[in-house]
Amino acid sequence: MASLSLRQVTVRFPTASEPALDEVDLEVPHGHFTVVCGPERSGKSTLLRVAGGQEEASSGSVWIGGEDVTARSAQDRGAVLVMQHYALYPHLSVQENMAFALRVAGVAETELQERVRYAAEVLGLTEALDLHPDQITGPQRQQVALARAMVRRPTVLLMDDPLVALSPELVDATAELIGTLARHLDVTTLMACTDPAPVRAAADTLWTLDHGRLHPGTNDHREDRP
Ligand SMILES: Nc1ncnc2c1ncn2[C@@H]1O[C@H](COP(=O)(O)OP(=O)(O)OP(=O)(O)O)[C@@H](O)[C@H]1O
Repeated sequence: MASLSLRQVTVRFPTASEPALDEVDLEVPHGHFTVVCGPERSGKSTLLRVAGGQEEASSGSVWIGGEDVTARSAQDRGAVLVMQHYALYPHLSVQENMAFALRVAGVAETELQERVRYAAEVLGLTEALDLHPDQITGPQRQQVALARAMVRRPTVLLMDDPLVALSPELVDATAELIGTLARHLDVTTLMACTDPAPVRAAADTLWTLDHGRLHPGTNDHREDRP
């Protein structure tokens, strides 16, 4: 069981007058889809980066699966961060982009192909597998970035506004898909976004972040879940 907890996390950047995160307490239960929404510069990326180990907290702690991972490197946390400005390898096909991290990790070829095929199927990328990033649309590239994280089967998936580049008709469907994946693949998922509207129905729990302070949102379906 890999819940994610942030306890009293504060991040101060030396050049800033106020903390980017201010005593944040956040609990994402195992397999739940939690969304943190907030305006620009409210601290969303910093929150995800601290959870993933890309940024160090000034104080407080990060827990994954009941273990204190504050001192662990990003690689040793079992969390995968999908950044807002992700980059695909332009010289590799969609399929190879998705498989890249698995090859590096030495995952067996049949297992690798199976994971890529499954992720492509659920994300509607099957037809694009042999194409290169410059041959697919912006929204498709965003889906590939999500698929690339999914195939790694992280215990915790952190996503920085993956809906921002999508067309309006894809936004709701993708938010719903992320929620479904979290529950079906048992991936504890924390996502940041600026607009709460498209995620309200899909998220288990919604929080708002304002000047580095976390406030409860209006979604809490946890009682409905087994
Ligand atoms: N490396 C850094 N050094 C100094 N200040 C930083 C650094 N990273 C973030 N900040 C500051 O911390 C605050 C929160 O930034 P953060 O990027 O976490 O917000 P955000 O909500 O993700 O914004 P956006 O929606 O624009 O990406 C901002 O005031 C930002 O300028």
